[in-house]
Amino acid sequence: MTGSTARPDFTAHPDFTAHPDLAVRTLGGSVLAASDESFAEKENLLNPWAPAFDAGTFGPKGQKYDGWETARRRPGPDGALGHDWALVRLGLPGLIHGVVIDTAWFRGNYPPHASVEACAMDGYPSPADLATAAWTEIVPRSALTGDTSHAFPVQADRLFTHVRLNMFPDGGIARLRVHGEVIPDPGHLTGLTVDLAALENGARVTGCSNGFYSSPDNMLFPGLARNQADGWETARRRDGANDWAVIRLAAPGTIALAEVDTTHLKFNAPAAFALTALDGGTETPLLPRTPLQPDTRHRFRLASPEVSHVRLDIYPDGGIARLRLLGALTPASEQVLKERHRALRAG
Ligand SMILES: NC(=O)NC(NC(N)=O)C(=O)[O-]
Repeated sequence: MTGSTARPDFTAHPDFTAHPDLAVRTLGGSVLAASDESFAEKENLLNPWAPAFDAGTFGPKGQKYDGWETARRRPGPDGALGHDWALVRLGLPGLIHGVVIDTAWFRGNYPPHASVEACAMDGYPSPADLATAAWTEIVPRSALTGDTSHAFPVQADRLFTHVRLNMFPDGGIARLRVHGEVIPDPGHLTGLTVDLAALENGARVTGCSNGFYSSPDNMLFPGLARNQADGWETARRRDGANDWAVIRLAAPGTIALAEVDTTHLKFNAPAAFALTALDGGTETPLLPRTPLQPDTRHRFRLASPEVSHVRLDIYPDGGIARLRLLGALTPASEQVLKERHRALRAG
């Protein structure tokens, strides 16, 4: 690596939105059910893109919105209005550090109040199963305004798998973001060859030289990148140095195979890359500077020592769609993950 050696730890950032959105569709989040979705579909709540709006686009049900929008409630026989709710399965279970409720573009039809509850249930519960769960209020009933992104920090030292968004009494919400730390189920990792760099296994990018076009965490997302924006892309470097990102692995382990994927990066793939293990002040080369082809999934066998952090250097700049580091957790890591999961699951 050349150039700046500063490595700010993104994961220690006080702004909770620096943590991944555990509910986003591209990490597997799903809106399982909602009280109503007459005007606009509940699934829009978890769209990964910024809410869009095209004024004067009317479908058979009214103005089109890129969000979840319910019908206008009318008092029932008892005079009560009731409220609307949407039930969300997080794509990845985790510790929730904050929630964003974004009423983008909903100006005359936003809900005046909303709240969020969360619960943890093992296995694959149905909406009926979840009705019997022990729900904890993580965002109390709070006032909302129209066309605004509302950030609510959350303090809860417990793992959650599902959230329920309530709006009072009705209206439209463009997006729900649930930011936090992934707490993987150790039963899905121990004794197996796993991707130690996968976000879904608890890995994170803790620092990078440049994230101008897209976040380096994107390299750790599941599946193949859908397009160039779905990976990590830096700005064009003009200083002769090179770009880099540091990945904190799911837990310390040994790496047996690295996949460096430049899919969709056709005119902006790096010319080469290198992988280095970082352990405190010690740097151990894992793969030397190696040429890369554009738009290609490259795989390299390697034999690594026990590793907790890996630096990916790219020369000189460009984009990486995905980085996979397949290997095994150490016995000590397996124990740490099991104990952390047990403690956070118990609440
Ligand atoms: N012009 C509107 O947006 N009206 C309504 N909503 C939609 N989607 O048409 C409403 O009543 O909230």
